[in-house]
Amino acid sequence: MGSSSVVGIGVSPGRAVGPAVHLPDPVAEPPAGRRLPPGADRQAAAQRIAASADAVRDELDAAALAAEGDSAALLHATAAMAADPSLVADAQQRVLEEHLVPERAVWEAADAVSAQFEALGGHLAERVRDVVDVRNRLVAHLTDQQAPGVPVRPHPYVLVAQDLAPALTATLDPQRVVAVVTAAGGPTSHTAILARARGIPAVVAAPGVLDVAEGTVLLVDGAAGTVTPDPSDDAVRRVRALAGAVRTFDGDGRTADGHRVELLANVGDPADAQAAADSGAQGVGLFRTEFAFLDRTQAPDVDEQTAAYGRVLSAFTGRKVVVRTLDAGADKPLPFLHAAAETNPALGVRGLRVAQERPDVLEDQLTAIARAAAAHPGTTTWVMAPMVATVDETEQFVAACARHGLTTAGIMVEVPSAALLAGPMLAHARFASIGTNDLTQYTMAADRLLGAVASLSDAWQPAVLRLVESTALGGAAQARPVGVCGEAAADPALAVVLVGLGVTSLSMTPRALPDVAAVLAATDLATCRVLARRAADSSSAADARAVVRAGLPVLDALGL
Ligand SMILES: C=C(OP(=O)(O)O)C(=O)O
Ligand SMILES: [Mg+2]
Repeated sequence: MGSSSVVGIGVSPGRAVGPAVHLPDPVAEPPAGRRLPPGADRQAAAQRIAASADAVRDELDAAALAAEGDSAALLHATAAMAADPSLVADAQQRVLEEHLVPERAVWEAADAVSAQFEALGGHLAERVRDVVDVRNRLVAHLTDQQAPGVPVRPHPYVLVAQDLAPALTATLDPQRVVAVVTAAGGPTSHTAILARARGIPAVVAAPGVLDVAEGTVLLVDGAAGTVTPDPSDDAVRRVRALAGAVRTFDGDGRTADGHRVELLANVGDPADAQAAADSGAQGVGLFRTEFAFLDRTQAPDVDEQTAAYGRVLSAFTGRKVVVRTLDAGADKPLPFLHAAAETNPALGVRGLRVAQERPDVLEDQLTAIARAAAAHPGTTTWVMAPMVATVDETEQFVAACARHGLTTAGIMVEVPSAALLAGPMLAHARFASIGTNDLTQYTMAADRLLGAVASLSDAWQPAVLRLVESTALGGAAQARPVGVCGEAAADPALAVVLVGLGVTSLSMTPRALPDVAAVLAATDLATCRVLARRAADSSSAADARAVVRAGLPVLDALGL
């Protein structure tokens, strides 16, 4: 038997088994001016550069053959760069003439190529990243280090890392990386959201995993947050058996006794709307409109916004789309909206608050949403505002929507004040949607992006559950629907709790729909309520999770 289990926070459900492969450390720059010892064979040293370039090219070409689509094309392009004779010749010259050690010569030659590409600008400037990648791979090869980046292996494996940049997570191939375990990271970090969107089971905030030896077989449970080294044959067989079963969602969310729960999709990029519609989602519970505004120096004009929103509405003809107005600020800064730097951006001018300073931005957006809605009368268009904190803000937003003919206007409940005042707010707003990512951040006073406070940033925290309950009670008192569109809705066990607390719809990454639907379909409403009570009455997030999981044997049966 190997070492004992490692416990972290499960952020992307599912179970997988594979050998541990550690993400290599980044390649360090070889010291400037490091030269070959006097009398060393410079020709042989220069020859090693050519041999390393061939090896790196072959390794990348082999990886490209095993990959698909965009990843394959990217790897082939990097392989071509590694074989570039001018880079090799320049580095060799630096060995022969300046007596540099091969790794330093490669570093300097690659920097010279990067500088040229940058100066030429445009398309070539974009290739600087490839040059840096090739440089690092060559230096790693020449100094007998592991190649940087996501390791290439002939078999699927569990990726273990201190932390993972979102850009790297976005490139992970679920066929090759069967699970991810990181020592740092928070449950609502973008890495966690991307892992969930890619369907890769993931556990974060598990520092003990760094001590696991390379190659140790790990069973990762991305819902329970556990990592078991050297699992029993029986446990491995069960995981493998479940991996073959593909679940789908039939578009009708309900509990075992027929209580309806709308199961909706979260959409960001309008280009993803059709896939979300094809997943069976009963509508879009959260359309994050920020996408149209990111990386811009100016807000897009009304026509451009109308077209972007229309694309999502047209994919959901016959269904509902909840469009969220711009949520700029804090973790989603937009330079043209935020002139002054803030000491605490998460507590600053973000979400609906921006409308106080820039009413024109909200006006344009409501104009575009109203036009898109009018052009797609077959879709039911609802609008909601992020970061609403007071009854006055609610009234003002609802009135602004009404002026544009948008009659179904709602609020996001992301600030504890809104959860506590949901009743009075829902006397004005037609619906509420709980953003558990921010509600958790503000309830627990824990930055959602900070790994160090990850155990606080957990929607299973009983305080968060009690605020969900308060919101649902406020909704019931006004006969208004209350949904959840934060990441909590995608956790099948937590989904049961949310329904038991009185939530009427759940919106999530489309990939999570089949699992959430299957667990709800196996659980009656009375059980949801009993488990919800136990969770909300627990004294810690870990206890809440454990007591609910213990009451849901279906999770085990489905491998969740
Ligand atoms: C859904 C939410 O909004 P976002 O993640 O975009 O802040 C949330 O806060 O839970
Ligand atoms: Mg939010």
